[in-house]
Amino acid sequence: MVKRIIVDVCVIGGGSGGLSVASGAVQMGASVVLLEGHKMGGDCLNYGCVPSKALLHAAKSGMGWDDAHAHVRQTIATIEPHDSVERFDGLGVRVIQDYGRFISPTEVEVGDDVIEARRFVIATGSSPFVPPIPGLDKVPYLTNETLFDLEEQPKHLLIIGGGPIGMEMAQAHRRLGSKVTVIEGAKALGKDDPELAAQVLDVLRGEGIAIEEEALAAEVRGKVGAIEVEVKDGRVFTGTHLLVAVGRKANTEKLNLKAAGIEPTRAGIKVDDSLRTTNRKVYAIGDVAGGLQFTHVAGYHAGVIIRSMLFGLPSKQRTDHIPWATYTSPELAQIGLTEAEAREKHGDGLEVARFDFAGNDRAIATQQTDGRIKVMVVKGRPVGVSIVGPGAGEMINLWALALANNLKMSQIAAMVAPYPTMAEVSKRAAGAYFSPRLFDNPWVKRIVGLVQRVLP
Ligand SMILES: Cc1cc2nc3c(=O)[nH]c(=O)nc-3n(C[C@H](O)[C@H](O)[C@H](O)COP(=O)(O)OP(=O)(O)OC[C@H]3O[C@@H](n4cnc5c(N)ncnc54)[C@H](O)[C@@H]3O)c2cc1C
Ligand SMILES: NC(=O)c1ccc[n+]([C@@H]2O[C@H](COP(=O)([O-])OP(=O)(O)OC[C@H]3O[C@@H](n4cnc5c(N)ncnc54)[C@H](O)[C@@H]3O)[C@@H](O)[C@H]2O)c1
Repeated sequence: MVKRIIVDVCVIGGGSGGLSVASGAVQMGASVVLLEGHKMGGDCLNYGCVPSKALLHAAKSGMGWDDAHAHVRQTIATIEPHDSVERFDGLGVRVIQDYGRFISPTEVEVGDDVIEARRFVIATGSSPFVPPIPGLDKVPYLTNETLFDLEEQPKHLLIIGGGPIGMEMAQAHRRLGSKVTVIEGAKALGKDDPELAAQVLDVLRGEGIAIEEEALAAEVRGKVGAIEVEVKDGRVFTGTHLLVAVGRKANTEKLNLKAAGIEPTRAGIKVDDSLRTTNRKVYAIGDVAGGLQFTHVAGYHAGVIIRSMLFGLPSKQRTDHIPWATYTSPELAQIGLTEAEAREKHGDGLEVARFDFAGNDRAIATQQTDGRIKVMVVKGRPVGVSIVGPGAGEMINLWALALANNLKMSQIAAMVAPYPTMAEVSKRAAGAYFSPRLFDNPWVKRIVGLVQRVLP
């Protein structure tokens, strides 16, 4: 018999975005049902951020293959309870472990139940995009969903795609002892500042990773243990295993969006600035919303919609203050505009303040001088920051605060940073912005001269 469940909020998908909405909404007094068809915690915990960062750490620490994979499993197991059905039950969320599909603009079917909710949230995430490369369907290949369960160590891992997944996994596997070839159709780490990305790529090449750029995979052949990838210009790369990491595909196929009047796009689901879909009672957040695809973005989206969903207040997303980092060694971090984007948008109004880690005393003392920060400044305010070097992903946090709150460079310069810390480079970049204004300015010299003459 069909059971009808009537709630304030129905969240579809128990990953980074869905769990944040569900826990926030229930703790603020809404009745919440959460549907998760596969693993609680979604991609980030099970196949994404968590295993990839654990594997990178294990590889950097010199662990062997088996220990590294044990560390990955242990890391997931330690974090898992936080995302578990038990925890959410305890918070008062009704968790249903099955896939949901719309049957009307206001109803979702899950198993034998029908859920009627005042608001629905689609947080169904994304899956690895597998491109229609001839031959790919006939060879065994890995994606982020199978890579971390690989029992045997690849002798030679071929990776199609030089984005963050490709480059992080290239370094992890190289450091674990595999040969690695990255086959990238355009430029590796192409969403980042090319000057800073080049430093990462140099280091990775120095560690023995072959990074083939302008190499669009056109055909795949072979069998287990002997796989060939031929690229558009005829070059052929051979390895024992193949990882496909060429971007993501939104998880919408199970949702029956049409029944709810929800319009899809090529990248996912069509949303407005308040993350509402074409059905005003339904929001879409995280990877499925088709914008930047990061866990912290899914979490940010959750906050944006809770405001409008629970309090009826206007609430819009921004994208100009979203940071990201790639956790290779060295790390690469970005927020706001890159230099090229800022130049295109602001022309001569742009000033770029730089500082090299080589000028930082802690970096010298700890032999970590290969790094630099670039701050794109317009009218005294940062509009973008790029950092490469050890800890870049941590250092971008300060600039995330600055860009979120439209702070001025003078406020960064006014900060007193403990000496000697690597993160002083941010303050020094602000200093580099002001020093020509102070030290090369004849007016400053004239005023100081005058004041010195009259001071008692
Ligand atoms: C290898 C890798 C490394 C990454 N590293 C990072 C990183 O370091 N930092 C970072 O910020 N981001 C990283 N990401 C991206 C990050 O994992 C995603 O942006 C994030 O998980 C998106 O969260 P989400 O809630 O939108 O989707 P997900 O976390 O994928 O959750 C969606 C959930 O919905 C469920 N679902 C789907 N359809 C239905 C349905 N019809 N009914 C019920 N349930 C359904 C799925 O089973 C899934 O559990 C990485 C991704 C990968 C692949
Ligand atoms: N550190 C992090 O925050 C982190 C880490 C991993 C993944 N992620 C998230 O996951 C998303 C997906 O990552 P990704 O690396 O799969 O995707 P991506 O879109 O960032 O990079 C894919 C790369 O594959 C290349 N490519 C596409 N088709 C190709 C072909 N036929 N032959 C050769 N190269 C081809 C593209 O030019 C591109 O450089 C990222 O955009 C990011 O949002 C984040």
